[in-house]
Amino acid sequence: MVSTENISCVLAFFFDVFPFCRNTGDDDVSIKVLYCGICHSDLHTIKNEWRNAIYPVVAGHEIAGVVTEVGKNVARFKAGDNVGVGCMVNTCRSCESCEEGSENYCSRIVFTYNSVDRDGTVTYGGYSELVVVSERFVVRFPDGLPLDRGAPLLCAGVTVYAPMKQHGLSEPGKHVGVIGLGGLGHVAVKFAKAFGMKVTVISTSPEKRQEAVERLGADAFVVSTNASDMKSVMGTMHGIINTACASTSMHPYFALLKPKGKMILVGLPEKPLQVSAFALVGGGKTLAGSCMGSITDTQEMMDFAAKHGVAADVELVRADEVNTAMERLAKGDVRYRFVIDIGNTLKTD
Ligand SMILES: NC(=O)C1=CN([C@@H]2O[C@H](COP(=O)(O)OP(=O)(O)OC[C@H]3O[C@@H](n4cnc5c(N)ncnc54)[C@H](OP(=O)(O)O)[C@@H]3O)[C@@H](O)[C@H]2O)C=CC1
Ligand SMILES: O=C/C=C/c1ccc(O)c(O)c1
Ligand SMILES: [Zn+2]
Ligand SMILES: [Zn+2]
Repeated sequence: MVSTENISCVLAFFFDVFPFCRNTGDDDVSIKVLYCGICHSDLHTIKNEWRNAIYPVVAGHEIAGVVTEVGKNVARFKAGDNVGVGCMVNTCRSCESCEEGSENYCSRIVFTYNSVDRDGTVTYGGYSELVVVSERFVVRFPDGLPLDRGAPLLCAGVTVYAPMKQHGLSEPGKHVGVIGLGGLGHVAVKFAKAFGMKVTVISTSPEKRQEAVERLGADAFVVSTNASDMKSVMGTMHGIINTACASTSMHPYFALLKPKGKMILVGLPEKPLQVSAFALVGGGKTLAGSCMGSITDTQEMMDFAAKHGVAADVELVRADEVNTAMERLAKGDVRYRFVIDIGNTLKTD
């Protein structure tokens, strides 16, 4: 349980006192933050569940805003453009992963917040009025994608879109399961339907059944603790995107995969998962992990979302409501992403 007292997250509104970002460098884009989504990773980090917090943490890596200034080498953006920033703001730019355009797997990746940049400074995220980011980690907001409902796509969206494309789980007619109907899970359902797939939600929350089917367009909904629900979809799925933020036994989930089916882990629970070798080996099944997406994946996903009308279902909150939002997120009480309305509520005069 998280309480307001023990959340060591700060909103960077005392900007004049503490320098949370650099001046605009030659390759940089300065961005006035308008909206920032609240990812469960923000909560894991500020509660130090991953044991890596560098306090004070300014979280936020689902950043949507408008360009205010660009450095002299910046060619792709100009003041006034609508842009987004996701989970990373720097990489080594020369390793094999960087060279092949998989910079999200660079071993020297610099995350948008709670990370040490190449110049030794700590990074601070989008719960802030302003961010300054190297041009190559900035994406364009396509026309028609609203900034508030588009912001969560910059982490949640690409984190599910990229592995679905990579693992052949974007082909019409295939059946994909989505474990966990939260921020990541609900956009996974939307992307899967946009790809023309059959989608089954696998949830711990029976009360989400109606909205999953009627509002989000899922073809089926099963409760993971209900044996007859689980039996009804056993052996039917080509793949599963596992977005659960807490640890469980994986055994019942593997049984839902067809032979040679793939379980893609994107959720990052604090505690280790329990996996039985027999559950994987017998059916020749694959257990894989996936981390965010590349910048190319992110721009492709944003453009796909605009074209197909995919956007997050959001609850907008004011900057001064962020602690309440965090407490509600910890309880699973959100449909389906909190987004902080930074532009209207975090003003300095
Ligand atoms: N790999 C990556 O690159 C990324 C990883 N993440 C990680 O993904 C996870 C999900 O993030 P996000 O979608 O923002 O989180 P949310 O809190 O919005 O959603 C997580 C969902 O997990 C389900 N869940 C909760 N407890 C359990 C449990 N004990 N067993 C099974 N399912 C459970 C719930 O869905 P339901 O009620 O339907 O069961 C819940 O809504 C987090 O761990 C986050 O850190 C996030 C972004 C990128
Ligand atoms: O919300 C996105 C978090 C991604 C992430 C992936 C891997 C890792 O080690 C992290 O600290 C964060
Ligand atoms: Zn995230
Ligand atoms: Zn690299």
